[in-house]
Amino acid sequence: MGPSLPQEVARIMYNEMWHQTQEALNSLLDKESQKMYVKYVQIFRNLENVYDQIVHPQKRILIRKILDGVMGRILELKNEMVELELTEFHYFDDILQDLKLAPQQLDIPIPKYFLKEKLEVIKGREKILAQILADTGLDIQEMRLSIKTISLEQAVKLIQIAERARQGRLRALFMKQIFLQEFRARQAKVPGEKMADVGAAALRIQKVWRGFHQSKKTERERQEEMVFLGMDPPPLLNEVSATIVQAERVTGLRDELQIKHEEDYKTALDTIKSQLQLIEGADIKENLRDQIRHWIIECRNLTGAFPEYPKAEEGGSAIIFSNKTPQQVIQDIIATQEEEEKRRKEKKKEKKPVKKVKEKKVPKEKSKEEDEQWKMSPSAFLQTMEEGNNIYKEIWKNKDESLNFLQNYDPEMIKEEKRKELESEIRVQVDELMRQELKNIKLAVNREKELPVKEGKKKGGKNKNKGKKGRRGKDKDLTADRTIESLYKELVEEGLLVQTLKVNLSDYIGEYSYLGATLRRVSIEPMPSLLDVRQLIALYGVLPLGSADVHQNAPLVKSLLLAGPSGVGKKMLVHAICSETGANLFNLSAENIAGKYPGKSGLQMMIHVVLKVARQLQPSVVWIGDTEKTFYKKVPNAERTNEPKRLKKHLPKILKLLKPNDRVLIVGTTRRPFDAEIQSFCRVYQKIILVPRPDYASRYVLWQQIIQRHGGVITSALNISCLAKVTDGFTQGHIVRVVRSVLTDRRLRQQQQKPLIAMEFMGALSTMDPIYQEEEDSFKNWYAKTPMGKKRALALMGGNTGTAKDKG
Ligand SMILES: Nc1ncnc2c1ncn2[C@@H]1O[C@H](COP(=O)(O)OP(=O)(O)OP(=O)(O)O)[C@@H](O)[C@H]1O
Repeated sequence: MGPSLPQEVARIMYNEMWHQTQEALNSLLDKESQKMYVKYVQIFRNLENVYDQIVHPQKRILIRKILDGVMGRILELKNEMVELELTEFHYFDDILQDLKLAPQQLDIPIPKYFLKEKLEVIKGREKILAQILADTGLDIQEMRLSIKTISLEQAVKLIQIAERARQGRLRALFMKQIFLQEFRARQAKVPGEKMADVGAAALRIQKVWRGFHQSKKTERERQEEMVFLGMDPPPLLNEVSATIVQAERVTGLRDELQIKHEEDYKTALDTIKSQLQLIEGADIKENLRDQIRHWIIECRNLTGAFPEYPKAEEGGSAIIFSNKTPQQVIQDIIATQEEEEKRRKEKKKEKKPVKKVKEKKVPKEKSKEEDEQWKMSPSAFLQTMEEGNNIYKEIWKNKDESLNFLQNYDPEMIKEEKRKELESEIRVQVDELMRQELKNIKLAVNREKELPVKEGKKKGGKNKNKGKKGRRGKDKDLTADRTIESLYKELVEEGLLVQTLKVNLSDYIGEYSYLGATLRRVSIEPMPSLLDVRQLIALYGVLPLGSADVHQNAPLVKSLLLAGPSGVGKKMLVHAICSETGANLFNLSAENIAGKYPGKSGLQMMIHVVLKVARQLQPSVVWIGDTEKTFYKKVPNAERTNEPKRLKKHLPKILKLLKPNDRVLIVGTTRRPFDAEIQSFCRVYQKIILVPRPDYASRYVLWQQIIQRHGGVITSALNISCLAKVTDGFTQGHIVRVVRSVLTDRRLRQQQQKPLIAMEFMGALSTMDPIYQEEEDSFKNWYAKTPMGKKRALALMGGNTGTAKDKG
């Protein structure tokens, strides 16, 4: 099975791409500059691509490590920028110009491994979910909502109407034919005029034909000219080119190859180890024994006494051979033990003063001079990336791979790794033996007796630790006796765990803002575009939920609030986070939990079960729709029975319970944030993202793509620009509804003869209410009252965003 040419090209290409990306990363690590974020994103995009396509299993392990590092670093940088500029949105148009990049090149990609690696788990879970829903009949209820049921009589009537209409049409056709037959017969009876001049007839036919022909030709030429001028899209714009199809095929093949190589690698790990054990095991054992014996004798020669054998907990004989004399080793051990004890004692004392020092520092940093020396917080990822980069430089950069055409694993590397592993395993065995041997020698030579007292002491120490662990586990497990499957089922049956819609983040259509930084320079706060919002969702939601490493070490975002008018895609974004990361979706909206798990203990149980399932089957998203209801300033009478504020007190506790290794994100969505009590609201939601209504550019692409997604064909007859212009104030939800109502099956079939025009959509639009400027302003005003909004306003008044961080 020889590899094909495209495969070979792909192999070279991705290897080349990796090398280039690593070089870029290398130069970045050397010098962190202002454009760092942009450059990291570039590197992230390339590395993600490389990781997805490289098939060499060992390279992939390294790339994965670096990829996670880069992702985490990007989140750290974003966090720094947010703290520095006091806004969630950052615009890079000027940097893009400098670096000659297109805005698309700044899109945060979503690593495909998030889903690829969990495909089977996700599919299995989906199946179980569907099964439970089917068993409980919940999905049927949903179906019923979408399909209107009618009574038998109505159905019979409908069929009768349709049948009579069909018969009527048939009869009409029949009558027409009879009429035409009679008409022709009557005509044939009147000769004379009919026998006209053949020449004149030919002329007439020619005239009509030529006219028709020319008009067609002119129309064609006109279209060509429009395409030439760039006013119309070329006819094959939406066609997928053969090259792309080929590239996709190769990608698919590489995916398969990747899996195969991965499996080969895993089996090789075992086989190579057992081979090594067979071939080299005995040698290693002998060598170790010789070494240790040598050491024992040497020690005796030097000090006159036999050494103490290092204990297994201290690393056994491994610590002897780190280029130190045995006495040094023993002294070191004693010294480190003492140090540790000291540290433990000091830690408790230190904790409080540290906070004070920090607090004192803040006011000092206010001055501008110091502000210029602002430095980034230490990074948890730089080290990972540097380590990865060093391994790359040591092993891969100059590796000759001309013989590894198929990019299989490198057995030598596995051997090296496994040899070390084997050695440490054998060392444990040898240690046991040698400990005994030393004892025997000592007995024989010195007639000394072992003192068992020390061991006794150690054991006492261990017990203390155990006691501590017991005390730490404070959380009571209310459902210790139940399996996670049964809890899962219960949540699905209660409607708290819901099915996610299959939407990708890339389905969230919109345009970039091209003038953000330019506007900010002249002190105008630009409205964020839809894609800026999408970017934030990728950064705060998808990346941390997708990668455990990133979640654990990057600035932690436990809760996210999406605030915006109705129909701007808040729910869609929540579902997109879930589908991109394979997360479970819990619905804790006030309406959804009303009447469920009643009472205080019930509520506690609900929270416990939700959190338990969410953590164990992580990643998970806990969605609270219309979340302002949980924080109502005043509960409206109509909603009193629902107890919308049930969760309010518990949310901060839930947030506290979530630790960095719990990949659980709380997402609230709200249409009316102003109804909520702002303080407790903002305390719960760490990040607040205002989702704007679409601007002209976004509306343009929205119309275009939503029409196409619903099967519509865009022709020059359809004036999209006009649609985008007149729909100022309407949201994506409106556009989707209008397009759905216009593009019926019947209308779609008619498109060939009757292309779509803008006017058709106007009728449906006229029945909808747009978002008025006042509503948008109220969102902005509300945002200005949130902690971040306030800080930014303060900073802007000071005229310098740089000082803002210190003021806050
Ligand atoms: N950027 C977008 N691209 C494509 N479709 C979108 C976009 N934004 C929203 N939609 C679509 O618009 C419709 C309404 O979106 P969604 O229900 O998510 O809005 P919402 O903000 O949650 O509304 P509400 O506040 O009224 O519940 C959905 O069908 C969604 O798929």
